[in-house]
Amino acid sequence: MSTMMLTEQAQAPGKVNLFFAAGPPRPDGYHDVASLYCAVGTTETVTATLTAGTGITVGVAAVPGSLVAQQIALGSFHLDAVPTDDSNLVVRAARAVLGHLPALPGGLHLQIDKAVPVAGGMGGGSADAAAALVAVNRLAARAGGVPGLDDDALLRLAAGLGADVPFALMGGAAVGTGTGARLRPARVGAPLHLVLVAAEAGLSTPAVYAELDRLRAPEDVPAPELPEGLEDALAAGAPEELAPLLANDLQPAALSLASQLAPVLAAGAADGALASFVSGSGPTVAHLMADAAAAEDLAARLRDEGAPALAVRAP
Ligand SMILES: C[C@@](CO)(OP(=O)(O)O)[C@H](O)COP(=O)(O)OP(=O)(O)OC[C@H]1O[C@@H](n2ccc(N)nc2=O)[C@H](O)[C@@H]1O
Ligand SMILES: Nc1ncnc2c1ncn2[C@@H]1O[C@H](COP(=O)(O)OP(=O)(O)O)[C@@H](O)[C@H]1O
Repeated sequence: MSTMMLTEQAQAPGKVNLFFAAGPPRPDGYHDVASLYCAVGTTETVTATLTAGTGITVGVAAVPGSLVAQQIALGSFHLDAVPTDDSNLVVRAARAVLGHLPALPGGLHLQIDKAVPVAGGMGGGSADAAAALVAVNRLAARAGGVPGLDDDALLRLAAGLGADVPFALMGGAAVGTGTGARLRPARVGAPLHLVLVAAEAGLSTPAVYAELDRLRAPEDVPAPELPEGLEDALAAGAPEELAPLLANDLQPAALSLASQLAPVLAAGAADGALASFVSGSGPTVAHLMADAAAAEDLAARLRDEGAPALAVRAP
């Protein structure tokens, strides 16, 4: 009997944090946060395929035209930087799902189509983990002839993989509290138009949090909360009302570690950016634009100047 090719594919979005406040360091090394997550129109795809072998293998390719593909073309990034061993979040996600379902009748290959810059503050690894949870759940359910895990069970597994993984599973826009994994959906009146600018080198998330702690005395740090009017501005679909309320506690820390981001942030103003901010722990910079045409214009100008840049809708 020929073995039927069993394969399942899932997508999950990268994100920006339209607002991000972090409290003082907790005893467990994490920080309580108040985050307004927004998915962006640049998505990771994970394809899970049953193989004749044993164990889990990982492959990575760049999505044509994506920020990752632009970084590779400019020579500032190589796909070798993505681990393909057990430290890849897709492997951890697959093992988490498979622990709850009948054993696969073979090995598993996980192919990642990467669009989101690595170590960019856009939650690319988290998106891969979320997509792998979904794809492997469907594959193992089909192979085992069982229903598979429900959405709540996948969300619980997601929270065990990283603070940003539950949001990557959910998408859209959401307020994240606790470590960022406790989510409440946020209303979006109209999609935002962003220009994303990737950096030459990534920033490590724990290093940026550590720099934040170094820059602030713990007793001066207020409990993290969203500013008044922020969610209303997003729900109203009014980017000009949203712009003055955007803020990111991690931005000064990212700038302290990567001072070359200052001119990248400043570059949007000349082309009418309503606001420019570092996404999460950086170093990706996002410019909030009034409309799609303004976003396409700025992205084209930045690409002409040699920067990896992409106009996207969010969410
Ligand atoms: C900063 C943010 C903003 O959304 O995203 P990125 O910029 O990395 O995309 C997140 O807080 C990152 O989330 P994620 O990357 O999933 O974090 P995890 O893997 O859970 O944790 C990595 C490390 O980040 C630090 N960490 C993370 C979350 C949090 N609330 N407090 C922390 O201090 C800890 O040092 C932790 O060991
Ligand atoms: N699937 C994955 N894609 C990218 N990085 C991964 C993945 N799995 C594990 N990693 C590790 O996690 C680090 C940061 O992950 P990533 O999600 O790209 O950045 P960020 O946390 O800034 O959004 C990478 O430098 C890499 O070593």
